[in-house]
Amino acid sequence: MPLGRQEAPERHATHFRRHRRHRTPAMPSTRQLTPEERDFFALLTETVFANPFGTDRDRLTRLLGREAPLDTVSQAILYDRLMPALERRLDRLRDRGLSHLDHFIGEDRMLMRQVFLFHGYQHHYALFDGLIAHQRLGHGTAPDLGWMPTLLNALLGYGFDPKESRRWIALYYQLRRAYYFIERALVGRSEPMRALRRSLWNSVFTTDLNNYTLLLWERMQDFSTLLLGETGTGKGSAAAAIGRSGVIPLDAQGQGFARGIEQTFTATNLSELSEGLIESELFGHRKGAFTGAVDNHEGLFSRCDSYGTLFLDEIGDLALPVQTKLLRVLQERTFTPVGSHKPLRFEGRIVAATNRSLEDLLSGAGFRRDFFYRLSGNIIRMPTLRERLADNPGELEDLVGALLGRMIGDSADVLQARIMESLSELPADYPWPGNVRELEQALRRVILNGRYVPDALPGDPASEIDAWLAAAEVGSLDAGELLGGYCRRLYDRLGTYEAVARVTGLDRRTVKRHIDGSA
Ligand SMILES: Nc1ncnc2c1ncn2[C@@H]1O[C@H](COP(=O)(O)OP(=O)(O)OP(=O)(O)O)[C@@H](O)[C@H]1O
Repeated sequence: MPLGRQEAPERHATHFRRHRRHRTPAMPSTRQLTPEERDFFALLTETVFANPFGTDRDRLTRLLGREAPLDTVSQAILYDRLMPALERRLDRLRDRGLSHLDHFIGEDRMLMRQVFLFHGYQHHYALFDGLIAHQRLGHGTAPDLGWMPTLLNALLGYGFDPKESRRWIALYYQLRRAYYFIERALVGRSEPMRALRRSLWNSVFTTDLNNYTLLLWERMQDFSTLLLGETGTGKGSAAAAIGRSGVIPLDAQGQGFARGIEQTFTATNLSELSEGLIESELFGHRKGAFTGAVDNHEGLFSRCDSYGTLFLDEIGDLALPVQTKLLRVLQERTFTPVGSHKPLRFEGRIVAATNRSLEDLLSGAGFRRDFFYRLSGNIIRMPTLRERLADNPGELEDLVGALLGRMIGDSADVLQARIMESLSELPADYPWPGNVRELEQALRRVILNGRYVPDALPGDPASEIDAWLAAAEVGSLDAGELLGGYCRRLYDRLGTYEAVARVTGLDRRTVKRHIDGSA
């Protein structure tokens, strides 16, 4: 549902005129959909209400008939291809006097609600894209939302009541933001990236968009997410995608939205906050609470409202007393500023991240298990760059293009070929231990020095592998070290113990023992 191509504004106007003619239905009709229409609409709504990054293309294939979807064609284009078939059927319904929700009863009415919702969405999403672009470019001026009343009338024209219509407008806006931040801000078309997008989408809309709109709409605050992944895999970008895709209702006057996109996401890196100040930064303090507390200070938790998400990065390094306090926020949704006795309510949503592995996080006494379980309702693993490139080597060029575009704008093309040529000098299975952040640095170095020579940092998979290869070559490894190094190398490339077990013919537990013992 959230994907689609830009379109001309005239299309909106024609569409509104058509629908206004039917705003007040004469009488509920018993004339209903034909079996063919019912099948088509049912398949259509199943398709467009599904996760747009899902793998199920069968429904689309059936809907599009001969124009079967190709893997390379984005869902956006497929949805646009659906439109003529949908318009044809809606025209036929209109000719039979069926153009308003009140013309339908029972299940047909439920179905037509979704059809009209999708139809309205396809006709208007470009307006929301314009609004998002306006805010992302930081114009600093209020966006022109003169189209809002027209859109509201269009929804009223389908038969949605005013309250519902305002909700759907907020949903359209939310879907477009989710599409923008999940699809466009994260580059990559490999399967691991598609899987990541599916998970991010579900973190925002759950697995059932219909249920979400009916039940969970404004109740997602209690669904915390824990992002796990190596450094530079994009945990910050993934957290921002979730945070900026939350619901934002229309403001009280119905003229605009209650919050700007930038107000919805706050990030903090916990490892950068000094131990003495961390509680005050998170929960705030009262004047006089400690030496230097000359004024009341509002912490991050009170600044994040019910439409906001607070991103707590590097949660794995948090001191135990602060974990205890955070656990209370997660469980009771209350916190107390330093020096105060009055608990305050936290209304927002939490996304946390760590680059420590789960095994490492939970192996010592440094991380409270109850805190982990409260956070872990939704765990998302960020794919490493080497997993992504193992699946789709073309992703390197996509990323280089996108990162260069960010660095130097439109003229990126000129440099791209030279940079790709230089990166091709790296070993084919270079493990990119610093992931996308390392790739960013690699681009800078190629621009400055003409080539990229990775730094061998202790603990990096790259330097470990080099040392292991050298030791194997001079014959100084025993069987355990040899197998451990081999399993680890495979693990870095394949990403799971199961996959390593398949390749080596060992059982999973033995593989895990070799990998963990060989680090
Ligand atoms: N899929 C991606 N597409 C485009 N840019 C990306 C992607 N993944 C990461 N980046 C970029 O790489 C850089 C590092 O990403 P980010 O800071 O989100 O990583 P991280 O996992 O949070 O790292 P750390 O654990 O070190 O904080 C950022 O500039 C980000 O925009």
